[in-house]
Amino acid sequence: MPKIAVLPGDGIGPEIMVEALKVLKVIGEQYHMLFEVNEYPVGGYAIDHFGEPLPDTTLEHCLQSDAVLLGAVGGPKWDDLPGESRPEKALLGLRKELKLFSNLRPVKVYDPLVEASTIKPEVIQGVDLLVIRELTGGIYFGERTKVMTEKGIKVSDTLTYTEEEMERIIRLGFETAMKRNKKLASVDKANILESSRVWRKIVNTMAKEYPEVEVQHVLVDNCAMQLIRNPKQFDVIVTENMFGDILSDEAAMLTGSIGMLPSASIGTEKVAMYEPIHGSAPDIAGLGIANPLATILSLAMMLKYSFHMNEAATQIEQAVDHVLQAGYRTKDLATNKIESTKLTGTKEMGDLVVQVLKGEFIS
Ligand SMILES: NC(=O)C1=CN([C@@H]2O[C@H](COP(=O)(O)OP(=O)(O)OC[C@H]3O[C@@H](n4cnc5c(N)ncnc54)[C@H](O)[C@@H]3O)[C@@H](O)[C@H]2O)C=CC1
Ligand SMILES: CC(C)CC(=O)C(=O)O
Ligand SMILES: [Mg+2]
Repeated sequence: MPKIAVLPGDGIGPEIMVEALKVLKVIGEQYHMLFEVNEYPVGGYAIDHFGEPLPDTTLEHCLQSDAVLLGAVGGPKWDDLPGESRPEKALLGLRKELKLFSNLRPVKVYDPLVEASTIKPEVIQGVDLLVIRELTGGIYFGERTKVMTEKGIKVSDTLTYTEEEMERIIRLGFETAMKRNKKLASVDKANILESSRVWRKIVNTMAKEYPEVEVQHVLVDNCAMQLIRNPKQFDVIVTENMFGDILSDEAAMLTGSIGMLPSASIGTEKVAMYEPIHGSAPDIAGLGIANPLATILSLAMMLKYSFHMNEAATQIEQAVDHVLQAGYRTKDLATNKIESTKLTGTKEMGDLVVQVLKGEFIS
């Protein structure tokens, strides 16, 4: 029986997770698949109850599972803790221990959301790109120092990559480009950073193995601008950890909201992790208004990548499209530009997706 470890976490994490699990239950029934689903503590919740953000038992269970579904971690309650004990440390720990070196963040603009966007329809209609972010190296994992000098505090965060770490993510970029539209944008800051210069050299060397792939080097600041100016020029974007983190939050707004973007973190082992790209959204936690679609779509990615249930994954994506087509919007997607918008809460949005999947949807 496939084993799924569920880590709801903090803030809106538990709220959006409930909706994704409702969808998983329906899919399990429809495909006669029995999933073993167990919940484990992580993040701030785990600090409060067990004294650490990533308890050993949580990590052990994740390592023994086929897939992990994570909500989000963190929040103001834990903001004053030192770096090593913060909820976010659990995320980095999971990514490192589960060896999840790649993070796939698909940026797909759903047609029903185009009209309401503040961005011109011709810019965003049909956007379907994939950000491949390196996930276990770079500045988030480098050595940090903080010393007191005569002139005050002096701090450093180190960006380190080995050739091997860069090669494997760049290779994934090329392989993915081959399966899609044979276009790869490699994003770096090679005009300044040594790590980026080596990154770019690896891309150029590897490009010889993939003569069909059209390779474009883009400096990260320019890429941030181009994503808004003309996102359709991109198909697969491959980049290092922090650049990918920032660019994908930016790209999420092309889709209407950060609450729409799912992700899959895949590595060298059997277990993979799936999570929305957003955080715990403390500003709206407990209000029942969070958008659960990024988590529901992360579940769809799990079904596709971990369980090869491509049809079920497509069914979920189509159900999301159907609900949006019918005018339903959580607050982050709602706009007074469209009068027919039907404002829904987190639970209602999950219920609507379930109704479509069950063929019980009445708009
Ligand atoms: N994967 C994770 O667990 C992540 C955790 N974090 C943590 O989350 C906490 C909050 O971070 P922020 O910078 O505020 O980023 P955030 O992504 O949690 O929120 C940014 C803004 O987007 C909105 N938002 C996010 N998800 C939404 C959803 N599903 N539906 C509707 N609106 C949504 C929030 O209300 C907020 O206004 C911090 O402690 C941060 O470290 C941040 C990013 C990722
Ligand atoms: C702890 C951070 C690296 C989380 C984050 O912003 C992300 O992974 O998107
Ligand atoms: Mg982020």
